[in-house]
Amino acid sequence: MTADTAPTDTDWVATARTLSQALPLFQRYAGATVVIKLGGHAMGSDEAMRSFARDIVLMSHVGVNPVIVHGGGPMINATLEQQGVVSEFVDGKRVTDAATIEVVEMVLSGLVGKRIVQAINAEGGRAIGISGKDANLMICEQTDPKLGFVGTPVECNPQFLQSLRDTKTIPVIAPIGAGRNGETFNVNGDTAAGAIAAALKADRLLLLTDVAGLKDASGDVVSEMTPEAIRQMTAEGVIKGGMIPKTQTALDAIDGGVRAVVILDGRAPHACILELYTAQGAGSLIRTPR
Ligand SMILES: Nc1ncnc2c1ncn2[C@@H]1O[C@H](COP(=O)(O)OP(=O)(O)O)[C@@H](O)[C@H]1O
Ligand SMILES: CC(=O)N[C@@H](CCC(=O)OP(=O)(O)O)C(=O)O
Repeated sequence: MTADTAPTDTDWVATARTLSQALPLFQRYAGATVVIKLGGHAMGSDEAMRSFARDIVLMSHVGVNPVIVHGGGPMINATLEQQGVVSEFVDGKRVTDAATIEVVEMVLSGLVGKRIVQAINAEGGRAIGISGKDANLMICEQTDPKLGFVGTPVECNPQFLQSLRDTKTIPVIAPIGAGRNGETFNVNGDTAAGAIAAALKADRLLLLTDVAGLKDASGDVVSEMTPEAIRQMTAEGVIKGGMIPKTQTALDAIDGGVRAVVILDGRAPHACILELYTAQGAGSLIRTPR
């Protein structure tokens, strides 16, 4: 480093301050299991994917156990549209007939999952793409006959994820479930992430979406809230649309033993790292008051 480029005292002070804030947070999450749901809308550009991949690799290097569950709704839509099919959604779930489930599995387990795996591996990580079918990770029952092959997870077997953890291999999980009679089920990505996080009793579930967090009636992002506040905001109609299944997932995950859930903007650079390793976090944290 030349004298011209040497940091000034002020830079050092700022760096030291940032590090001193981050160090206890690095310690807090050492050994923690963090389930990250990457939604289709949060994947966007190659740059956003690279930033996400770097965060995941950094987390795994500092002792976090990241488990990724992904969506890919927009990518499924694009492939179905190429075939002249337009999906119908009921309460945020895609009505999935026998032809559609084949496309859903192909797009999620193939295109989307492998894109994430490749992005993480390109940044120096070691990721592996699987779905809820692998090692019976997520067994499902039909949610409602009107929705066709849409599944609700009824049994999760995450034990084999431990052997991936032992070899520092990062699982990238497509939300496809196996039925007990050989069916393939399409599971909402948030629902799948919540079920897997609860089965792992994860320390954090990060739901990456396309808004900065949960907004109150004035449109301001609320940085921390309780399950009770969520129920009230839903009853008042402040939480609506696609945010309803997301917050329901958060409440179910907390009931199932996840310590806290964060809803945050996955398109923002380094959203996961900012959430875990800065004092202010990066989205809306939901947890039961202690
Ligand atoms: N109170 C709220 N706070 C934030 N976003 C909300 C709220 N109520 C509804 N939304 C909507 O929920 C959307 C996120 O849900 P969705 O589009 O299904 O996400 P994803 O595709 O990432 O799963 C936001 O883009 C926003 O339009
Ligand atoms: C049952 C159901 O609706 N499954 C979703 C699965 C993908 C998903 O959840 O993708 P995002 O997270 O990008 O929305 C679907 O078919 O679109």
